[in-house]
Amino acid sequence: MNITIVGTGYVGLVTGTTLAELGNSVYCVDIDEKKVADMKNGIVPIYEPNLEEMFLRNIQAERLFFTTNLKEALDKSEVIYLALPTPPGEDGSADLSYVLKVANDIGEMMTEYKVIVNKSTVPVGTADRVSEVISSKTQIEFDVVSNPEFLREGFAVEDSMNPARVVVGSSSEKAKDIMAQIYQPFTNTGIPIIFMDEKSSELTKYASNSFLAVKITFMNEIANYCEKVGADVDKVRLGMGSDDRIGNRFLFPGIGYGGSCFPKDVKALIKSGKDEDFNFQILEATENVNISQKVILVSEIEKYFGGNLEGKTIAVWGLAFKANTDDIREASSLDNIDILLKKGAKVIAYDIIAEKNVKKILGDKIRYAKNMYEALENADALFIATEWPEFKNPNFKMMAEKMNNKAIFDGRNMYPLETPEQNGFYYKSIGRKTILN
Ligand SMILES: NC(=O)C1=CN([C@@H]2O[C@H](COP(=O)(O)OP(=O)(O)OC[C@H]3O[C@@H](n4cnc5c(N)ncnc54)[C@H](O)[C@@H]3O)[C@@H](O)[C@H]2O)C=CC1
Ligand SMILES: O=C(O)[C@H]1O[C@H](OP(=O)(O)OP(=O)(O)OC[C@H]2O[C@@H](n3ccc(=O)[nH]c3=O)[C@H](O)[C@@H]2O)[C@H](O)[C@@H](O)[C@@H]1O
Repeated sequence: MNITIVGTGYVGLVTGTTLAELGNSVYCVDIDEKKVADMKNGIVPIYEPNLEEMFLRNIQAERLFFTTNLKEALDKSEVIYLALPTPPGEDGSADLSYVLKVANDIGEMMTEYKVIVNKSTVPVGTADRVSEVISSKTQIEFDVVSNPEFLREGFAVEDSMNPARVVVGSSSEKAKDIMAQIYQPFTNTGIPIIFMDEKSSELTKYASNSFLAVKITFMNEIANYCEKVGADVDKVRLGMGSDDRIGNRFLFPGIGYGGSCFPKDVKALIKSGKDEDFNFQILEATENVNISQKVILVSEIEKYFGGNLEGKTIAVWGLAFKANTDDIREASSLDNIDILLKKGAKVIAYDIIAEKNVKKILGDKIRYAKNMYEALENADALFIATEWPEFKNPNFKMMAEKMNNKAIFDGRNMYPLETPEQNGFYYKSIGRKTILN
């Protein structure tokens, strides 16, 4: 099938590449000229494991194309996916301006039947709004389908090629048949395609992300309580997670959830509720707990230094909002660095993948190390913000030699307590005993 993808960010580019890998001809459209020029030259504009190989293979096979010209792509395709940003507006609601603008353009440009598939995360009722915008511009028949995306950054290719499920919201038999045809390679391997109405599909996305955000936040509160009563959250997590009604995923406590989606989607669902005179009490609590959880360790660092961070050098390992991505949107590292700098500390950070994006925001307000050990030179404390695999089994002896003072504040519970203890480190993690060396 010939398919257009509008927006080539984490979702659009991965979806486009996956659909090309499944044999479709895919035309990716973006307004960012540099990005499109790069992609035409075989450069993947984002860091996403395993994407480059598939991307290059499909360009080579002439199934994956890039353009800034929506009309050109539209004319070649029966199905148009929207993978556009829906950032939070001032009041927390999802900003639909990108989606509605492209809907308007499609209405003006289309010359024959199209299926418009919305992959962006959008509030309930957006399929209707997109339909209204298009109908105001054309008499030609079309259908709008809700097809939310559930991929995780860092595993986007894996999740896209092998999703847990595909949700399709549509009231049109014709559009449903077309969607069933696109996803037939999945049906064949037993991946369920769940058809429903547009509104339920739109809400499924927000409900899923919010549920996961609640699950993480619940564990963060359990972790904080563990510290009060002398329990160990890692043990509690294992004890809970082995009950398959609970499941062992997304139970990892830490320095709060970040990223481009959980924070924005929780906010947007709260706001959508308010618009209907409905209070999502559990989500409001989740959001508040998460805001304080993100910076829970920085006050510990301050306490450790007797309330004065002036002139202290803090090494930060990891800047991305989680491992295996270059994405720093709503990353906890940034909240913590901001406070550290305000309190007069000096920061030297190491994250080879996300550094480029952080430099765009923080520039030379902090220093950047070339490797994890360089960051530790003369540091008064190490703060671990992202669980990159290379931090999992470091050389503690070398760390001790480099650091001015042996203290680790671990926002990701990277080490069994015995390791820093045996190596003579002060070690503060989340929901576990503090090692007081
Ligand atoms: N990032 C993720 O892991 C996931 C994101 N989502 C949702 O998918 C949507 C897209 O998210 P991302 O891919 O992260 O966004 P992104 O910000 O990485 O990419 C969006 C792309 O759209 C382009 N764009 C903006 N206006 C355009 C226009 N008029 N025409 C063509 N291109 C245009 C931008 O230049 C950019 O390349 C959002 O609604 C998000 O909530 C859903 C699941 C996962
Ligand atoms: O809508 C989206 O954009 C996506 O949002 C999340 O994916 P993502 O944000 O890429 O990353 P996650 O792996 O879900 O992690 C989100 C945040 O939660 C944190 N987290 C995750 C799991 C956990 O156990 N504990 C925890 O603190 C991570 O460190 C990270 O800051 C969802 O997992 C995807 O299904 C969804 O498609």
